[in-house]
Amino acid sequence: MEDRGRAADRSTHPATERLGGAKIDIRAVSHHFDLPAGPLPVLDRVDLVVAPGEFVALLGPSGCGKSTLLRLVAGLEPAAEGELLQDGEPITRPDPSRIVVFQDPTLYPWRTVWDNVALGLQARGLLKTQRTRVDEALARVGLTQFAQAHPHQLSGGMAQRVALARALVNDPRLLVLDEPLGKLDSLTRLTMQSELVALWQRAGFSALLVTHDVEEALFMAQRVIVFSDRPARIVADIANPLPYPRHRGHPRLAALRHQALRLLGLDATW
Ligand SMILES: Nc1ncnc2c1ncn2[C@@H]1O[C@H](COP(=O)(O)OP(=O)(O)OP(=O)(O)O)[C@@H](O)[C@H]1O
Repeated sequence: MEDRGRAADRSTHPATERLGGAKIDIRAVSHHFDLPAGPLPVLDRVDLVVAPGEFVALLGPSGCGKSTLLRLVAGLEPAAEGELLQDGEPITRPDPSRIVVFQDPTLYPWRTVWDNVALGLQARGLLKTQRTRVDEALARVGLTQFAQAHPHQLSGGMAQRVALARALVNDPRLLVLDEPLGKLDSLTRLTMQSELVALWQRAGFSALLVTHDVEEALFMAQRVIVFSDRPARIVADIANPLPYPRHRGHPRLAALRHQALRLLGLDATW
C-alpha cells in the first residue's frame, strides 16, 4: 500500500489510524429469501476475503444478489448459511465501524448539511466533544462552504458528497458502497470516482463497492469480483494492480474491461 499516501489525514482520524481497515471474511455464505411460492436462492457458497485497507468491487448481472451480500456484510440481516467475520469476530448486527452508502443519499431535508453529517456522532452521544470531526468530514468532501445549506439547495453530486461525509465522520473501518454513484450524471460520476478513491487512499478504510459499471469497478478497485446469475456465485476474481492515481486510458484497463465483459457474457467489441 506504499502508493496510498494517506499519512497526513490519519492524525485527525484516530479510530482508523489505530485499527486500520477491517479484514472481512465471507465464508461459504449461501442465502435465500422465503417467498410465498417457495425459497428464492440468492447467494451460493460465496467465499471472499477483503484484506485490511483493500478496495474490492462486486460486478454481476442485475438481481444476482450483490446488494444482498452487502446487507449481510453490513450486519443488516443474518446469512442463512456460512459465516461472515470482521477481524475474526462474527458479524451479527450493524456497527458504526461498517458504514453503508446507498445510491440515494437519503438526507433529512429539514436539517442543514452540517446537521446531516453530524447524525452518527449525535446518535452515539459524541457530538458535544467531537464537533470538529463534522467540519473535517465536510472539508474532506469539499463542502465546507455549504455547511449551513439545506439538501434542496444541493446538486445530486453534492448531496452524495454529504452522504459520504456522513459516513466518513464515523471513521469507518469498512465502507460498504451500494451503487453510490448510480444516480449521478456521467461527468459528475467520473469526478466522484476519483474523489472517492482519494478519500479511501487518505483514510485507510476497506471498501466494498457494488456497481453495474465495469469501467468504474476497474478504475476504482484493486480487485473486481464477478458474480454469476442468481443465485450468485463467484466466477472470477480479477486483480487490478495498477497504481493510483490511475489513468482512464491505460491499456491495461482496456484489457481488463474486455476480460470482465466476457465473463459477464457481453461482447466487448462495443
Ligand atoms: N427482502 C427481500 N425479500 C425477497 N426477495 C428479495 C429481497 N431482497 C432481495 N430480494 C431478491 O433477491 C434477488 C437479489 O437481489 P439483490 O438486490 O441482492 O440483487 P443485485 O445483484 O443487487 O441487483 P441489482 O444489480 O439489480 O441491484 C432479487 O431477485 C430480489 O428480488
